[in-house]
Amino acid sequence: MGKPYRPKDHYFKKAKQEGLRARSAFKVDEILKRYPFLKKGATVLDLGAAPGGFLQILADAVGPNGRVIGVDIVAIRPFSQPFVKTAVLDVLADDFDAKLSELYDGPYDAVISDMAPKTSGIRTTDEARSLRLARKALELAVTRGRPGSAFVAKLFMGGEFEEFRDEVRAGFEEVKLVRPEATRGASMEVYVVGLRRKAPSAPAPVAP
Ligand SMILES: C[S@@+](CC[C@H](N)C(=O)[O-])C[C@H]1O[C@@H](n2cnc3c(N)ncnc32)[C@H](O)[C@@H]1O
Repeated sequence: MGKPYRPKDHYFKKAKQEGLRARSAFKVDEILKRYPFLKKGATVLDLGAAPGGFLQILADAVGPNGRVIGVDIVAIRPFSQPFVKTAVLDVLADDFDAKLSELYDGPYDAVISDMAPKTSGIRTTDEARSLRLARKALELAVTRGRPGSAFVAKLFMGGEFEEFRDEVRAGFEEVKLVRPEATRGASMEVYVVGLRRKAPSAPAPVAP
């Protein structure tokens, strides 16, 4: 049986004690401990970053010579570190790519998404919305990630989950699934981790 949902659970209290903005900070912390793909000085994009729990961990991981860009449809309380930049943006908006480029044009060493749709309670609808957000994150990881970069996206299991994993496999050398300890018991969410983005293939030679 899954762990019961308790809003003021262990991780909630631990986050408060440690001055973290959200319990979800422990999820990215665990992912980075298992797959330490972020080095000091790296540049990382955090999608769905409010209130900023992931951003706190990512800022520590890359340090002051790095760069962390966080976006969300909800405003994020500003960070004191100048290398953490945030903006209110909807990743599904038509002008998102242009707005992101204004903020920082890349390339990134990692693209991370903890985005979650507003749930409707209708499972298939929620899975489809979650997949749409994860696909947009993957598109950004492929177009703006350096060769060798990493990708992390949260996704609700079910629906086209397998197809999505194959799409990540097409762009990354290795693909892992992580269900962090801090994930609530009944939650269907899982993080798909893509390691070492493949270099874009060279165009096929033109026949003489
Ligand atoms: C689970 S919360 C993220 C928590 C965050 N990682 C943290 O550690 O503080 C999911 C976030 O996804 C954001 N989100 C949902 N749809 C979005 C969209 N279209 N564009 C940007 N952010 C979105 C929500 O506003 C919400 O803040």
